[in-house]
Amino acid sequence: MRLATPNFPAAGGDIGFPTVNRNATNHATGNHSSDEKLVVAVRVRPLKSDEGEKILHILDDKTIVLDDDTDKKDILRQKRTSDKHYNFDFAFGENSTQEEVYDLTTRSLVRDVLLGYNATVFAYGATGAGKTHTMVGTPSQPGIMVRALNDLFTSIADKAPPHRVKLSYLELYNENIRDLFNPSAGFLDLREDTGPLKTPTVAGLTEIEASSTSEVMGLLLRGNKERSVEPTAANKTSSRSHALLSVIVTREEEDEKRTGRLYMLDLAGSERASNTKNRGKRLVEGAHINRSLLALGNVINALSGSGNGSRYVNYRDSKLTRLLRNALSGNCRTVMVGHVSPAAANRDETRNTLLYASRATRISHKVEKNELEVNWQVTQYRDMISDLRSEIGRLKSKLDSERPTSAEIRGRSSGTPVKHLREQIIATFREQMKLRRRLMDIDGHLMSLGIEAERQHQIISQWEARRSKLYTRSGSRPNTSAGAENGNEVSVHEAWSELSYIEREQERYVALRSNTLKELEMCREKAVLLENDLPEQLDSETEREMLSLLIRVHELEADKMALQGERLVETHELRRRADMLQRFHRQQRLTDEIITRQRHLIEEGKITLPVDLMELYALYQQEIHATTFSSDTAGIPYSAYDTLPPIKEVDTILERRGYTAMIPQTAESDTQRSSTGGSSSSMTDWELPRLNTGSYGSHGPRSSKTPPTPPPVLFPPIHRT
Ligand SMILES: Nc1ncnc2c1ncn2[C@@H]1O[C@H](COP(=O)(O)OP(=O)(O)OP(=O)(O)O)[C@@H](O)[C@H]1O
Repeated sequence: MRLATPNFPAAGGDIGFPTVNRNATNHATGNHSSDEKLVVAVRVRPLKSDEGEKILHILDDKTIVLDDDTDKKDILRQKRTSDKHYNFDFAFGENSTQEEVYDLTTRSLVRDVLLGYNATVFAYGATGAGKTHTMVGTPSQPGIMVRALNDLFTSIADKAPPHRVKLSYLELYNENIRDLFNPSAGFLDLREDTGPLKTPTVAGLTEIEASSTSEVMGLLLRGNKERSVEPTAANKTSSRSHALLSVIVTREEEDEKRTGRLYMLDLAGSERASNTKNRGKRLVEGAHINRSLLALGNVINALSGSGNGSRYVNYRDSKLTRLLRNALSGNCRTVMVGHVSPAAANRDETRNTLLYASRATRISHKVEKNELEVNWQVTQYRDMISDLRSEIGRLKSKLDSERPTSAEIRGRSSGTPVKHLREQIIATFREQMKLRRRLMDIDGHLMSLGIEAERQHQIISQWEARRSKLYTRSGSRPNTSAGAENGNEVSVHEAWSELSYIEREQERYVALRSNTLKELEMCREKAVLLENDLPEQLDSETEREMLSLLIRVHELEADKMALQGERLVETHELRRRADMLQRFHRQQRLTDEIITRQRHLIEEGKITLPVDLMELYALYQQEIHATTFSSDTAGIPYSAYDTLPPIKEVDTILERRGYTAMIPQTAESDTQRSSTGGSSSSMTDWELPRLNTGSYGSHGPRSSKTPPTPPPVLFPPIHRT
């Protein structure tokens, strides 16, 4: 599929670069490489003077250690438990600044939003753990919300064409949505569109256009004053609601509109009744807060693949998860900042937050998004097929109904336009078929767009992974080849532009789909009305034949849809397998590189290897032989393995252990041993032979006449740089 590339301005510049490696392994699903994962940071707030003992330590910029809570005097128990280490994308200590937190978590999201991407950052944690401080902050220490908007306005200032920034601010209090810019509007409804992503919308929510940080500060202060804040035993100004600030950035040119959304969410604190000594109203609030946070936790659990292996993700349990659906399930870059208190008194809440946050590190967007789309499309086909089948049933029952008597036929008004009615019915059925076909085309197109979007995501994620290796936490830039970097940046800008175009196309097709569905519904209603007139009109064989034909057409349509649905599932499965293969190839390349480098170290350090490791190396060699055989048969040359040095000692060990049959011995291999100098009588059985770091190319490419004989080699060649 060829997609036009709109000409977007270069990203980066004043917005900086992402520093998170999104290419982490998703242990839960077994997916590796470029899955776009939720970025998880955890911030520890400063210990207050009256809080006593501290139970948290920052080990490094990614690890938090929770002190063991066992009785230090109980030696037996001490042995059984140990301090817990929790790993995140970023760990911020008590002395971390607002700027540091913003820079590493949200700064790059602002750039994404300007390129037409959606992004979400949300603060999670127990009451009084510092969420509002991070998200909103104070006038002297502004938080993420203000900094993000400031960056946004700075970046778009004087840019042509001009950008429009619209804000909305809502709170979710006791499962009710209130407009923080217009609280008098009362409770607002949450709706979901009919598209595959079920995008949530809040009916009647005020959107205010803003153009400067000071204007936004005023709006935010006004909005925050409207938030439901109450003193609790754990926090004097505890936010009792979840607050969501949505920023919509639009750039419009003649024939092109680009929209990016940034969602910033300050969640209400989770709390234990015993800690906050809540009664009455506070208890009800607490129950609602905990319910929605529990729902969020369940969603996080399900998305991370923990629990009993089920992949069903239930967003419907609370408005919070419904609102965050897209942020968590894909189509959005998401950052979660967990907050914890270092005080011993908050140990349980802290442990819970750390557990949730570390589970969240396993969430992968891409997988969920794919499954969502395919499942949704298959459900759509199923619905259409069941519609068709019920229509077939109805038509058949009419066909089976009694023919009218001659007297009835004679008694009909002579003006009944039988012919006209028949034509109308046929026209309506034709229209329905046309609309159903259009729907299938749209679905096919949406699927292709999805595949293309994934490809672009991969390009971007791989670039980001490379980038994160190049940038240190402080953002200092190492010396790299400027040319190569620029080249990469050009392709990543193209990928962003392409992605932005794809997303607009997706929006357009989803709207088209929804209109087509409406048209189809109207057409079906019209057909039913016409059919209702049929029984008394069916007095001739011709009309009965017409009805039989219509039934047949419906049956064929239903069969076609069923086939289409099956094809969709198969295509998806093939794509999934192709993805997996690609991942395995990448892993294999990495493994080979690791082994090669380790071998350098072993040989340079003259390290003697244990038997079991030698055996593993030998098994690895067998795998390479197998690959060489099968690749030869498949016509794919594995020339790299043709030039490997021999390992005589490994053969000896294998023989002794009864693996002799596994290594083919050939005259060619013997020649190779002597020519590469791999055999060394001075070595013990457990030593690896010295590597010949010179040229191994003495074999040359295999003659096409020579049968594929694998050389008895162990490792890929080592090219020293
Ligand atoms: N990183 C920090 N540096 C300085 N003070 C902080 C920090 N984090 C939190 N605090 C202070 O701790 C107190 C509680 O923080 P905050 O109100 O942000 O917690 P919260 O998690 O939003 O609580 P709740 O869920 O009850 O609203 C506030 O007085 C805040 O100023």
